[in-house]
Amino acid sequence: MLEAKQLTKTFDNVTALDRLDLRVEAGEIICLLGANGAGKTTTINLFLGFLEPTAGNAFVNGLNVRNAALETKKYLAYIPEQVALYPQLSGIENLNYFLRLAGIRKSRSDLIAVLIEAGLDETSATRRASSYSKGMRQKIGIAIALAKNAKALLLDEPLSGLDPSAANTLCKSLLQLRDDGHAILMATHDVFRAKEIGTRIGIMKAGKLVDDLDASLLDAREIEQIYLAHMHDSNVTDIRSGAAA
Ligand SMILES: Nc1ncnc2c1ncn2[C@@H]1O[C@H](COP(=O)(O)OP(=O)(O)OP(=O)(O)O)[C@@H](O)[C@H]1O
Repeated sequence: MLEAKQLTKTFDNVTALDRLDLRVEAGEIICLLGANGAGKTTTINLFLGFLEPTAGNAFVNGLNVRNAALETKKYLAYIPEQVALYPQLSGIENLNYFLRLAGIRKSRSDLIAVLIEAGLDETSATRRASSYSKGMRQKIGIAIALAKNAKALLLDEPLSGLDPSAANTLCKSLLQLRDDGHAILMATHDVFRAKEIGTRIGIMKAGKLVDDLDASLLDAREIEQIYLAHMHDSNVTDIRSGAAA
């Protein structure tokens, strides 16, 4: 569903992303871990068509984002760290507005049904978005993804600043979306949540994907150790063989 082939982006003298090869299939959650500046946001922005690759290509549903940026957006839902909403509009009105921009019309009762499915209660859905917490904003983002029936979701550090309960709710929504066959790519700094929901965990460093881990074969502590070993250029093989023993 999402594929990067030798995807590269340079800004002046900085190689933000260096020949990334990555696939995210339907029914998978790939979590990207990496230090600040590792290239996670750049990867997401290239899939969204917000940036033009310097070399290589990003594909969404088999379409090259370079040539079909508008069409590929139909298949994507994007949840940034802070979901931007119109503060004077209610949750229902915001959802309606963003869906209309995507050419989708729904009745009020259908909009409410989607918001409830995304975890927002009906009373909150009628309130102005200016009163919404970060977690509530993200539920509008999930509702947009559900209503668009987006095949792929791109999430950029959606967990940062969420309380444990809101983070748990978001992770449950993502697991449900995964089980319904969506492809999910999420940039995060949260090793433990990445282990909890990730099918695979990609470790990025200085624009390179330096590891690609099967989350089912490792516990969170082992993933953290492998991550730290990459960050400190120490030996990862010892940790892997210890995990396998
Ligand atoms: N528009 C830009 N102009 C110049 N350099 C940029 C631009 N966007 C990103 N970069 C650089 O590209 C590199 C990768 O940045 P990116 O935002 O992708 O990292 P990240 O892994 O998402 O980091 P963080 O965890 O802090 O969000 C960094 O060195 C950053 O300074």
